[in-house]
Amino acid sequence: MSLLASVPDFPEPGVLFRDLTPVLADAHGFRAVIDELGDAFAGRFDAVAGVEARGFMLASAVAYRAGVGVIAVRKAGKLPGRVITEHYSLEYGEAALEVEPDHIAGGQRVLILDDVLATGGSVAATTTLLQRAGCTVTGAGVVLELNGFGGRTRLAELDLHAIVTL
Ligand SMILES: O=P(O)(O)OC[C@H]1O[C@H](OP(=O)(O)OP(=O)(O)O)[C@H](O)[C@@H]1O
Ligand SMILES: Nc1ncnc2[nH]cnc12
Repeated sequence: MSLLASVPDFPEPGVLFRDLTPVLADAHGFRAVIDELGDAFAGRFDAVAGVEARGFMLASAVAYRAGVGVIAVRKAGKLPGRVITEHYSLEYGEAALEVEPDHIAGGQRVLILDDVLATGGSVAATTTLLQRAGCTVTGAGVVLELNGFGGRTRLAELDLHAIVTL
């Protein structure tokens, strides 16, 4: 994890922001995380959902590798069609995520991917959105799990795979 960037006081004072951008920008690092996340859930998903923003990169690559489609779970206000919304809180504030259920095939087994897990709010909101859209959530994969924010406990019902825990 020497490629992990840690940025103090971002996005607000007191937060040590863990930025995985250098991992994704490194050819070997990117391949390694995509392979591990894909292998951890191999054969158990029909689509991959990525949480905006870095989750998009992970979901796209894992979906392409597995030969399945990708679902973009977007921050509120970005999608043009009929949306469903889940509000949640995270380490540094409140947010909302949305999907367009009319563009998601019900009955799919969906793998959720994101870069970082902290409180689990983003993954929990995504799980609820996908279930509301008629999907079954296979589990969630993250590159980095931050201990101490209760995410794993909150997501106890979910098959959760973290490549690195800090
Ligand atoms: O487990 P949680 O407490 O929900 O935190 C994890 C989320 O926080 C970060 O996203 P952020 O909302 O900062 O957006 P970004 O990806 O656009 O930086 C990170 O990328 C995860 O999506
Ligand atoms: N410290 C942190 N670094 C990166 N993403 C986060 N999401 C919530 N807390 C975070």
